[in-house]
Amino acid sequence: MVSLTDLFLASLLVPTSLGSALPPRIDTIDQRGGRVTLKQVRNPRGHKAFNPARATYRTFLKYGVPAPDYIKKAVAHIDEEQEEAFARIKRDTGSAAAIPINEVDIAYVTPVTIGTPPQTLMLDLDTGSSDLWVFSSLTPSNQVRGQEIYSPTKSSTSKLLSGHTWSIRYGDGSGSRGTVYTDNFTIGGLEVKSQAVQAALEVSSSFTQEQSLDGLVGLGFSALNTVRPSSQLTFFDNARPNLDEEVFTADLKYHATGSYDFGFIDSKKYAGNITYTTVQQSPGYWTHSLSGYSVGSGAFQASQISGISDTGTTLLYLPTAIVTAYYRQVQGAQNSQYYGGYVFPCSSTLPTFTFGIEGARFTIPASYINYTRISPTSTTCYGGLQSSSGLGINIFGDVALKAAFVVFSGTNPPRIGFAIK
Ligand SMILES: CSc1ccc(CNCCO)cc1
Repeated sequence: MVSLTDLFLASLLVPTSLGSALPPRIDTIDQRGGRVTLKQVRNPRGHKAFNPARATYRTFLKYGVPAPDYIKKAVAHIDEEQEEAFARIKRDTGSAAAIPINEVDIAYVTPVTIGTPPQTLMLDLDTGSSDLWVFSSLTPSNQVRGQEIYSPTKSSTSKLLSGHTWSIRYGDGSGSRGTVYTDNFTIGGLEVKSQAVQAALEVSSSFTQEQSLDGLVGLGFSALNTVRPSSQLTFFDNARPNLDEEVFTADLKYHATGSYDFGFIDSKKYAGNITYTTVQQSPGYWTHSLSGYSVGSGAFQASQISGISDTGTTLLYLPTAIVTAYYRQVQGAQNSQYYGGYVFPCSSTLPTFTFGIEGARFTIPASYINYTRISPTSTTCYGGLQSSSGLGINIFGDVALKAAFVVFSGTNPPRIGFAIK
């Protein structure tokens, strides 16, 4: 005798056009009143949830045999386990704009939200450091000039990380220091709850002068974080366990808005293949080697050049020998003590600069290296390629990175990938 329940269940089990429609999941089967509770299971990324016990159940019904109780319970058991499994499948991703803050791409900022209700700030995503710090309600007003600030007291989800402080000094001499909160933090729809947000109590003048930059999101390795007594994790390290893929990508553009993606690699943003090379994550930068370089149409000079890919540094800094070889091709170029680097007549024709990643080649257009006039009325221009001799490290900054689509891969071991775009 087929009970009402069975008939009702059968009507639910008849295979629908499965296409995108997810099979209904029977949440509970109540023998008493034949009552069933239905719940649509949202399987991440459209996984088909095949439940073998449900197939067996269907067979009983098909031949008019009342399904034994254990089969009905098995349907629910398997649904339950599938839902738990799908819940564990990573499925977070995020995507946000990288907007140049001035007409020469001195830095790029990305909208982020902090707290409840969300406070929107424009932060510089910086793979060359690992502190997430913001202008805040605690920053002295004479050091704030137009920046948006984070006010932890206006957020119902902010928590003071009591007794913790931070202080950072960057390669260009700028710096900031302050105290630490945790709060909800999102970039491009990707949320990290209780992200360490370092609120500035003091910022250096160069930050005060950058009115469009409200702080930084360090995307270097967490080992570089300056919070003490216990260092904090970066946004990427916090988000990684939930990301579809443990990657973030940078698509910086010349005099235009690009993007940062988290958790996926957008094949529409590059052409050909991504060439990966290994990353040394100690002491905490995205440290890797170039396989060599060429100037203009000159022959490629194979040589391992170790340095850091740093989205938070504007220019490209390479060994003096390479830089002098480049500017030797530029009419009127000189290494000026007065201007603090290689300058040339703005009317000079510049060659391209090509760098290698393993066997791949990436060419930086001359326009990227004709970086900026010394002053609006000057006929002297400052180069986007400069010597790294004073820095003690080669820095593949935005002038190089914006010539490629770059994948920062948090796999073990970490690696970095470059593709033409
Ligand atoms: C004053 S604008 C500014 C932006 C970013 C930084 C940090 N980047 C250097 C190492 O990644 C410093 C200053």
